[in-house]
Amino acid sequence: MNTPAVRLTDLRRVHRGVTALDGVRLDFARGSFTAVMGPSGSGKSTLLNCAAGIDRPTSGRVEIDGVPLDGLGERRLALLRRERVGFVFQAYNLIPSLTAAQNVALPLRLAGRRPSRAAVLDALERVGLRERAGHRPAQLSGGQQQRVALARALITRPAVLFGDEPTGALDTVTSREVLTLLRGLVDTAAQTVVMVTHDPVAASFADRVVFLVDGRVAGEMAAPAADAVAARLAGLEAVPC
Ligand SMILES: Nc1ncnc2c1ncn2[C@@H]1O[C@H](COP(=O)(O)OP(=O)(O)OP(=O)(O)O)[C@@H](O)[C@H]1O
Repeated sequence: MNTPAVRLTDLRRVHRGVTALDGVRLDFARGSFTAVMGPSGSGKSTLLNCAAGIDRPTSGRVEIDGVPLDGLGERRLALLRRERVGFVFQAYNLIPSLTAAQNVALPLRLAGRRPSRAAVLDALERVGLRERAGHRPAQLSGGQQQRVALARALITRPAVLFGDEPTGALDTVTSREVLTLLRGLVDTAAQTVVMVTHDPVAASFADRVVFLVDGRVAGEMAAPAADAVAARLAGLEAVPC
């Protein structure tokens, strides 16, 4: 019962001679909201991609819901990624010709399932956009498009939702709306969320911040306040060249 949603053990990832992750051990508890921060190039995106099964680590282990990914072949890994992992990016990556409902239904269709209208509307309801089901992306604001992307990531009821700068393209007000929504998913639905961000205010919505430097965990902060996060980050970035 205490199995974390995601467990990373001694994770290393070398990209063509560049060590992006250098022995990361982290647990992401179920129903927790974690922000991952660090200077540019510290390995944040690599960590998220490895944890989500998008990228394979050079060594070490990723477990999602207790299932080790290293033992899975490509087909089973793709399946687990589709069913147990949600991912949102800075770019919403919605298909312009499809309605919000059709975009949300896509992951299940790709998995060979036929999603019920009720399941799609339920996912849109969870992001407050049920009444926009028939709208195409161009008819929606940036924040609404990101919420459709969230609904699409949540339709499979994933063990973990990863966000790589999910509010990076949004203005301050819209960004807070999306972060409040993520916080609500954690608090009311026990969704596990792991989000990379450069923004200390965004990080303050999380339960915990993990700081990366040079591919290693350089520290953590619980119940993070934006000012304290900004100060810690400034310290980490002030590395002599
Ligand atoms: N596909 C790749 N090929 C070669 N090097 C890579 C590749 N992906 C990442 N790297 C390198 O690995 C290191 C970590 O990159 P990563 O993108 O994970 O950092 P990041 O913290 O997300 O950076 P940013 O905040 O700038 O997005 C960097 O030195 C980067 O240049």
